[in-house]
Amino acid sequence: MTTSNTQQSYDKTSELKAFDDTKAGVKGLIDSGITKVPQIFIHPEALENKTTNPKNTHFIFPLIDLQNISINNKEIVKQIQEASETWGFFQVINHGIPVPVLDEMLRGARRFHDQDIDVKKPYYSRDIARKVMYNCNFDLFSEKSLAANWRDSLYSVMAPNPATPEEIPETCREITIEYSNYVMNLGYTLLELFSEGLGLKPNHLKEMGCAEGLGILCNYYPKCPQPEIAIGTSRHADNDFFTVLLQDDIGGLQVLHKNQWVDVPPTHGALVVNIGDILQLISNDKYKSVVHRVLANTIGPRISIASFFSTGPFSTSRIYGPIEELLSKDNPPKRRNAASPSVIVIGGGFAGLAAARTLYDASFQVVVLESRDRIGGRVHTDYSFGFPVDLGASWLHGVGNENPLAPLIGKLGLPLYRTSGDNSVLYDHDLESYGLFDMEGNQVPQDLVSKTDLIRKENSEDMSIGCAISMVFERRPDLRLNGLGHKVLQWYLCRMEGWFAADADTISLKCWDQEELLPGGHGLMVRGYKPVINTLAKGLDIRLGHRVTEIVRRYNGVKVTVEDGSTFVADAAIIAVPLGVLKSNCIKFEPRLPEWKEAAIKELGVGIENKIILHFQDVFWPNVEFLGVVAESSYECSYFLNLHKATGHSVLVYMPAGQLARDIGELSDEAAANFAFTQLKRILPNATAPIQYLVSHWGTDINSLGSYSYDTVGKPHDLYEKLRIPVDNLFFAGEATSADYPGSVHGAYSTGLLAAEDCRMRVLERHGELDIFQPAMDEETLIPILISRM
Ligand SMILES: Cc1cc2nc3c(=O)[nH]c(=O)nc-3n(C[C@H](O)[C@H](O)[C@H](O)COP(=O)(O)OP(=O)(O)OC[C@H]3O[C@@H](n4cnc5c(N)ncnc54)[C@H](O)[C@@H]3O)c2cc1C
Ligand SMILES: O=C(O)CCC(=O)C(=O)O
Ligand SMILES: [Fe+2]
Repeated sequence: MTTSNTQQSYDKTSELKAFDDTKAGVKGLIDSGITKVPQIFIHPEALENKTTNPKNTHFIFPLIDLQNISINNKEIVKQIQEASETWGFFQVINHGIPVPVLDEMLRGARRFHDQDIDVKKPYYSRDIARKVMYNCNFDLFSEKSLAANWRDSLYSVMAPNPATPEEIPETCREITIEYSNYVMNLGYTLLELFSEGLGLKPNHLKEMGCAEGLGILCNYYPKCPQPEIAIGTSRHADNDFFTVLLQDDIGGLQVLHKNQWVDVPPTHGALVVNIGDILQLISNDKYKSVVHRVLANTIGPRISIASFFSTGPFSTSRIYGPIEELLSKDNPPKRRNAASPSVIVIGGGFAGLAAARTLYDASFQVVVLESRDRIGGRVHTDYSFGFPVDLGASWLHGVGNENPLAPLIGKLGLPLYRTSGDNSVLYDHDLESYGLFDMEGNQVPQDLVSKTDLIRKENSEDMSIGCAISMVFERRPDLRLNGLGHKVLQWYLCRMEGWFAADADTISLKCWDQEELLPGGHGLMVRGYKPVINTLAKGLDIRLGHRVTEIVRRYNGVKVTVEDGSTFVADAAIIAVPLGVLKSNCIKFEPRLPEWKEAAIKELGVGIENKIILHFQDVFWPNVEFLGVVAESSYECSYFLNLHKATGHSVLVYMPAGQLARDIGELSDEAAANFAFTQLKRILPNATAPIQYLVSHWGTDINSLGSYSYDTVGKPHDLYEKLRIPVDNLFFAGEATSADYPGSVHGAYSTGLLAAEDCRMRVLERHGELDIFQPAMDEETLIPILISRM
């Protein structure tokens, strides 16, 4: 996984940036007439050279003639094998690419770089998702690079998804396409020879995909006023299968052979071939990927064309191991794999952290990008009162071992308080039981609610639950209640609105009671959800303040861009941001998500519920779980959760939902707290004012843009599943992707586990490496959850 973040000192960074902003590269410096190499190019490796640059060595760089390859096959295979094992480098002649094509390729590259800066500027980029880009030092801002290299480059992806002809600069378009076709054919030939050299069938390496990706890099090394302090290309080995290099007659390329830098002699018409890291790895270190460099020179420009054969644009993160057939007791694997698979998790809420934890435990490289300066998302425990209170989720819905969170909560020994509908003013949290009473014991007529079921059966068209109740009244005016009965019904609707975070006239009749509830009732997390979140997050690489703005998916990798422009690359990404965020389109997908996915994002509802948490000096209210306020309409009804009963702290939590929550959201925190207090005074006129308050803003906070998802009228319930289904190497998690338990913490958590497993299977299956990466997870021991009653 790579990031383009930089930690360099301010001066160097700003100097680099100023240089980069010119987009004119090293050539721009030379054109401006500089006579000294700027500081950013003064390279420690060049300074070392003074003493360690033996020009004349007795080594003879291998030159292999590919003429009559079918007749001389054995001899050629032998030469290639020897060179690959000892030098990792060799030159080939009679390779099948006509010399005029080579010459024109060199001229084409030069034509591009020689152009006016204004023509080249549009190509200047480091966006690895681009198929064609020109820049000076692809790693200019990398912490690892000691100094900048004295060269400019133009890079074009030619396979597997090549740049379109229009994308390739006109000055070198035709020849780049022609040359790359020739090089690809030569690549196939070389792979046969490499395979045979390893004792494999001729098509073995090709079938492994070693020529799947081809990138062509046109290097331009301007003349350098002080070549003794700068370097053309600093020492490196190529991170690919192999490279075919075409160089002009200036020279400067050196290979580290037997600890000495040996010149690769420019030979007109010849091509240099070198083994890359991945071929070394899969050949179990038989072939060598050798370090090489290019010196800066007083003459120039020097042109070279490097053709990299790789797995495609994301070669570094793909996993390869030594070829089975090469292994034996005497030749065990030297290394297991190039790099463990990598994943970027976007969103550090329950879903994202569950996914990250699972993949981390399965030996993936994981980075979590979280936009806020805290983790947890819609789980947010605040400690400013001196004790924990949850501004987001606070219940565990389903207190029992069937709850996927049970092992974790049990292991942490966290106490829960089960809200169960004691003699509260208004009672049961569970909408499935209608045991809702007012102070006088009046009950919501069961009859009325069951009638809406009849309406549902009779009507194939969906409607809102609010509408269905009106229809019941039209048919059975006798059920229409007045006075307190009516108000209790409104309160019942108000509670339902809280459950769905939406108004009764937008909740789907078809779906409102279809949700599967886990057994065990509803337990309040007495010490808040934070300890659970912290446990999930332990040891993970979480980048706070990283708001993702773009997700690019390609054939075998993803690139994720964050607001400040830094980018992250991995095999796959898990998108665990809230539905509200996806709806707002503030994350750009490239290519766009498929239509069915976009439609699901659009159609599934996201509602609002907020909390206004009031901390009082003393407890002056009855010792019940909920204090309900009944009124003429559900909008005016409300309820307070009495945290004193569960936690012993003198706190009431007011929870408006739907339109009411939206309207309150317009108020200042102080006005919102006053509003809640006014509601309280309706039932407890002698209430004393709170000493502290907290107000949540889930609907307007750009990190959530809603509280949780719900079924809107007329929309199929399978939208949750559609939201979950992966798109290529993008996996989706979060409460809104849970068909079984939407809108809940345990729902979010399970989707995280599911996405992680899908991702693991896909990434590993793709590379046929399932046996290598087995998760290192130990069986969770089931520890029962502690239930307390205060
Ligand atoms: C007021 C309220 C009360 C609730 N009560 C309960 C309850 O009692 N019990 C229950 O089970 N559930 C409850 N829920 C629902 C529960 O909180 C959620 O279902 C669950 O927390 C969602 O987890 P998630 O991981 O899907 O999303 P989130 O927790 O929202 O995580 C998504 C993360 O993505 C981050 N993010 C957003 N945009 C970006 C971006 N561009 N780049 C990077 N990161 C980004 C966010 O900051 C966030 O951290 C409640 C929710 C609310 C709002
Ligand atoms: O320019 C050269 O001769 C070599 C360039 C090189 O090694 C590379 O780009 O990887
Ligand atoms: Fe190289």
